Amino acid sequence: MSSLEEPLGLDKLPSMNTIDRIQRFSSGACRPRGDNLGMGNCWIEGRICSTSNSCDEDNEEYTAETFPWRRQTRDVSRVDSFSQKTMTMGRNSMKCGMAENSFYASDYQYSPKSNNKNIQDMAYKVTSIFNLEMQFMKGIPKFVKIVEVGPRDGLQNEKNIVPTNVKIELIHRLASSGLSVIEATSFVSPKWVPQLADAKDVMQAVKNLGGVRLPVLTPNLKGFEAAIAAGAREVAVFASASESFSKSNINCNIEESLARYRAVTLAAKELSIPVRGYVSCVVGCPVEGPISPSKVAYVAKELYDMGCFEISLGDTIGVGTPGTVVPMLLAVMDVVPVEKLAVHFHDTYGQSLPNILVSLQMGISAVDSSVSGLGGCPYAKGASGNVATEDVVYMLNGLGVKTNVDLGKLMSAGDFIGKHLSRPSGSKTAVAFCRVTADASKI
Ligand SMILES: CC(C)(COP(=O)([O-])OP(=O)([O-])OC[C@H]1O[C@@H](n2cnc3c(N)ncnc32)[C@H](O)[C@@H]1OP(=O)([O-])[O-])[C@@H](O)C(=O)NCCC(=O)NCCSC(=O)C[C@@](C)(O)CC(=O)[O-]
Repeated sequence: MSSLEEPLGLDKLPSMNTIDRIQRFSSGACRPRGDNLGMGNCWIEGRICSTSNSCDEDNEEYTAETFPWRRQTRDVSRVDSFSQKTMTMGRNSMKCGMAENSFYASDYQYSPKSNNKNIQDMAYKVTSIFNLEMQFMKGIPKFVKIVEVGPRDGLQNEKNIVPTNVKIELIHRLASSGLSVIEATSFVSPKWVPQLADAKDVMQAVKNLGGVRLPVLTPNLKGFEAAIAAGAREVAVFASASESFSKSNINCNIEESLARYRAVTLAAKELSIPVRGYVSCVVGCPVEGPISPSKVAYVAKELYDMGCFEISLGDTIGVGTPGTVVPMLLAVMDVVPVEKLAVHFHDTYGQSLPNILVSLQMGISAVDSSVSGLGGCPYAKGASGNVATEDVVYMLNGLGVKTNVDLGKLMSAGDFIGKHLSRPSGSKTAVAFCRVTADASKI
């Protein structure tokens, strides 16, 4: 057992509120069911379990023996253990509904020493907490597909040309972390995006990577044909909900772009190539300011109607908050089925995770993100990188949502590209894990 895994002294324990929050949002998925946790364990446990996505209900390899210190630190009162059981049930118990809750309530009632009034109050409180948790988790999917956009959206804005072999290695490392969709590059004009001028070489090198889909951006038929010739088997078209951004990004207005994309989707259909559709500036535009949800819904529906299998809604400049994202999503969900939607947030104001959370609560189960939070659009000045994939995976692990991504391997891919760019990670999770390791070495 490393020093990191040893039990904390009670004097070092964080406050109950802190524990409560950490329990509920950091490693709920990793906790073996039915185990009565002592305070302090969860904090340690979160660091151990959440590096892997194997902590799911179908893979209960974490037995009491795996965490022997639990037995030593468990010193909570019956009441605490009662409420903790309920608090830590997470998604697993959602399926059991109130039955599981009432099991605990009746379990408690049968204790001969209990006072009935207290029991009733306690049962009422627990039921209320349980109902709140039910409401909170309602709509959150069991599995989220992560679309890794680091090699494309992440790198396209880099001033210094990243060597082709580094891009290829990055894609390999991302794939080995379990990511099933990795946007590999763009077949756009090299005059517009010089960083991705090696699209053909990158695609040819990774096209046979097993078990992973590798979509590429194609702004027109020319790009589509080049992508197919290089071995792409999935493409993405990218329209905007803002006229000004459409003009600066792809040099045409929204209607012209939709006409181009109809030609691309038609050609793709003939070859049975799936096409993903992006709508950018879904909340705000660097030139026009706020964008109305109805404009976003219009472009999303056009892309959907022309045959895009999924529509990714991009907050290109990262100005959205749940307050603006929710009305936008409601407008789009009116015209495109929610299971066909994905969200794509840039983290300029640090709002990506709350935005993703509300999107999940609204039923969306596909999230775009970029390893290490790389990214930014060359035509959206001031916009920062995409939400970091590591942070998304960490949050989803905490919610008990499966992604099939191994956080440790993902962070090592982030480390790899960070070293090449001589830049610290933009992922708070990756930075925190590094710090924990550094602190641990001083213990
Ligand atoms: C769309 C164009 C090509 C129009 O660019 P244009 O200059 O209007 O096009 P053109 O048809 O007049 O052609 C000009 C030159 O480009 C060539 N060309 C034309 N098409 C291609 C092609 N596909 N591949 C390679 N070359 C191409 C064409 O052959 C010609 O070459 P020349 O004769 O001068 O030597 C250009 O504006 C462009 O490439 N734009 C892409 C810009 C870009 O990639 N932006 C970043 C995308 S990120 C984004 O949109 C947001 C997103 C998706 O990430 C979501 C979010 O964050 O919210």
